[in-house]
Amino acid sequence: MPCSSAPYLHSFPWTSSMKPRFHLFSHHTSSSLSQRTKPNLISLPISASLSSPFVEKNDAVTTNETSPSLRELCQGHVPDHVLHRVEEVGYTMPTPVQSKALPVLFSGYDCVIHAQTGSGKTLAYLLLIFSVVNAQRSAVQAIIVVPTRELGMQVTKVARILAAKSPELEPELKSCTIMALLDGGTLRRHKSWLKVEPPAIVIATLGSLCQMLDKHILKLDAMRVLVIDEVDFMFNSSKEVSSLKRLLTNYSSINNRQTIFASASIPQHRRFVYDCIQQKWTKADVIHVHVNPVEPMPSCLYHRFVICGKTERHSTLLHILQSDAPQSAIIFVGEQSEKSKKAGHAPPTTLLMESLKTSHAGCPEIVLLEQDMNFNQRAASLTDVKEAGGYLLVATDIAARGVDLPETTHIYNFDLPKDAINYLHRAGRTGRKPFSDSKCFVTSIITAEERFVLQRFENELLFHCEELFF
Ligand SMILES: Nc1ncnc2c1ncn2[C@@H]1O[C@H](COP(=O)(O)OP(=O)(O)OP(=O)(O)O)[C@@H](O)[C@H]1O
Repeated sequence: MPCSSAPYLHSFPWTSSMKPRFHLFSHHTSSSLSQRTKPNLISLPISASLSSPFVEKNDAVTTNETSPSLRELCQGHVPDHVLHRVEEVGYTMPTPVQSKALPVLFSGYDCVIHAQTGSGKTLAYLLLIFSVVNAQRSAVQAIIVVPTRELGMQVTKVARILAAKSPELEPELKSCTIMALLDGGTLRRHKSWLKVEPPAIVIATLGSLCQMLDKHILKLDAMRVLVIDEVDFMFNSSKEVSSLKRLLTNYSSINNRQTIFASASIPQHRRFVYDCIQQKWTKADVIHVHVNPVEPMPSCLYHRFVICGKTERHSTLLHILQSDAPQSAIIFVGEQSEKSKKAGHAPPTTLLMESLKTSHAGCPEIVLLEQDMNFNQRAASLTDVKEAGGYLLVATDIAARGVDLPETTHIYNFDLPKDAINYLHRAGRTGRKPFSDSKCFVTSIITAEERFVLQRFENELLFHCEELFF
């Protein structure tokens, strides 16, 4: 990997009233933030153009013996028992995005964390949160907003693992309380918990969060960090966007909180950062931490496609599965159209499951995950997958964002995703071991007419797809 010459790429357009800052670490309005240590960084390049995404300087960081360890990066910020847990879990060296984002985050800046899928953005914002919250205080001090229940459960699990304290360590101090406030759960228990003894950290989907805020059950007076994960997805969702804007501007003020946005894909990111400032979603000195801008997908991914006739998709997939014999794979299938539902047709996922179960004897566990399943079934599917020695997960795009199944080595697009961003997120469900360079495969099954669509994705995301012949 090339070594970084500039530690961050910070770029956003400005109007005449918004002068560019060449010294990024200049000042803060919040006194609590100004007390923090400022990193030893100087001026950074700022560009004013609103050009297309993914066409920037590649500023990946090489991790070598001289790079600071995670402990060194976090010392003095993150409580020692959390750092101990971080190491126990096996996180000793920071990933490139953690190396870049953590100094910015610990300095109190609002931040847009923009880095490849599977690059470790979750740990970056969780470490910031652990550096800020006071576990002894009964008040909600950090909120992480996620788009799906599945992602919420995953982030909650990581946060709880890191927060767990061994009883010998300061037994008189309680460990940090973490609540998962997710759509699909029964909120009665959460209401009394929030009223009696509010947790320090809440991981929430927007629907459930706004319900609690509207009823004044959850209060944000003590909130110091607000994270919006998969931010581009949230702003693009007609269901979520108005609640999200209310959360960012009406329910709390930028001056009282540190705001973090995270995603592997922020199309028109300069426009987005500009909007953050204009709309007061973040403070004006927000920093855009952009890792690997010229390579938006992990380099260990190997992209392939197979051309077949419309009616040959099932048999083609079976052929590829027999040839690849993947230990753990995800097969992405398009959502069933309303027209097909009305006509009473079976969903494409069901048809594929049946075909795999009858014809593909190679894989021990074939599991389904789709939007139309109830929340318990969805949770059970993910548990099955995590516990299985190997799996074939048949999923719709509900599994495309954030879901972390690091054992996945193969992705199959049984149907092409609707756009390049979706291709990126589906592909990013593999290649999720930051320090491994073993190859992972993304294979799209397409008709001859769809070749130009895939070519468009290749041009937009700057990757090369090789044809497979059977
Ligand atoms: N410092 C580290 N060392 C080793 N593994 C790490 C480190 N940080 C994170 N990981 C692992 O990397 C994987 C991906 O992390 P994470 O889920 O945070 O990715 P992400 O950047 O949020 O990806 P996406 O954009 O797809 O949501 C996880 O399995 C996590 O355990």
